Amino acid sequence: MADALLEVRALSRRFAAVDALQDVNFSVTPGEVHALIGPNGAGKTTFIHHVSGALRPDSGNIHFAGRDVTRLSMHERVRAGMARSYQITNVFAGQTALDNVALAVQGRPDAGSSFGFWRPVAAERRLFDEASAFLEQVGLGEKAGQLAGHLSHGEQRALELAMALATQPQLLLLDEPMAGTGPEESARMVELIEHLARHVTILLVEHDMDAVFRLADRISVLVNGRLICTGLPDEVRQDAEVRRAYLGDHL
Ligand SMILES: Nc1ncnc2c1ncn2[C@@H]1O[C@H](COP(=O)(O)OP(=O)(O)OP(=O)(O)O)[C@@H](O)[C@H]1O
Repeated sequence: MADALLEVRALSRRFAAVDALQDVNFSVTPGEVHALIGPNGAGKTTFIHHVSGALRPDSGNIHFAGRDVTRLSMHERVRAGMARSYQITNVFAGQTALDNVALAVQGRPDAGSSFGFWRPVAAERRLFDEASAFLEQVGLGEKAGQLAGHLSHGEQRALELAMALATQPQLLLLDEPMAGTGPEESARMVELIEHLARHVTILLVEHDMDAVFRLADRISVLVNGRLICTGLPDEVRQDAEVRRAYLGDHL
C-alpha cells in the first residue's frame, strides 16, 4: 500500500463524561475515497474537527503528507493541502457564486496579492477565469452571476465544493455532503463526488449508505468513539460487529 496521505495515530478526545474518540488509528491513502460511517453520536464530526484542526486531541497525533500537523491551526492545514466542506453550508450569501470561488482562489498562497485597488487587470482576469473553471467543474458554470443565497441547497453545497477545490487540496474532507438534499440533488452530488475523486483524495463522512457504498474505496466504522472496522466495502458489509452495531439497520 502507498504511503498514507493522512495518518492518524492513537487519537483520543474526551468531552466531560463522554469519550468522543478513543485511541483511533486511521489512514487515508493517496487517490482513495475513504468513508467514515457510524451511528449518531459515534464521534465522526469530532474526528473531522481534529483532522481539520478545529479541535486539539487529548492525546495522539495526526500526520499529513509526511508532516506532523497535530499542533497546526486550521489555516495552516489548508495551506498544507487540506480542504473541508461543512455539514452546514458555508457560503457568502450576498456574493455571487463566482465571487465566492474567486475569494477562495485568492486565499491560496500562490494567488498573489489581495483584492485591491492596484491589482493588475490581467491578474484579476486570471483569478476569475480560474474561479469560473472551478464552477464549471461542479456543474455551476451557468450560475456564476447568481447570488449564492439564491442558489438551491444542493447548488450551495456544490458551490462549497468548488470553494474547497479552489484551494487545490490534496485531501478533501467532506462532512455529510448529502445532508438536507433531496433524492435528485443527492444523485447529482454522488456524481459530482465521483468526478472529483478522479482528481483528489477524499475523506467522506456520510449517513447515506447508498452513496457511501457507491463512492468509497475503503470504509471505516466508528462506534462510541472507537474504530471497530476498516476494510473494503464488501468486507465491511459482511463484518458481524458492524452489522450488529450499525449497518444492520441500514441494509
Ligand atoms: N463540544 C462538545 N462538548 C461536549 N460533548 C460533545 C461536544 N462535541 C461532541 N460531543 C459529544 O461527543 C460525541 C460524539 O459527537 P459527534 O458529533 O462527533 O458524533 P457524530 O458521529 O458526528 O454524530 P452525527 O452522526 O449525529 O453527526 C457525542 O456524544 C456528543 O454529544
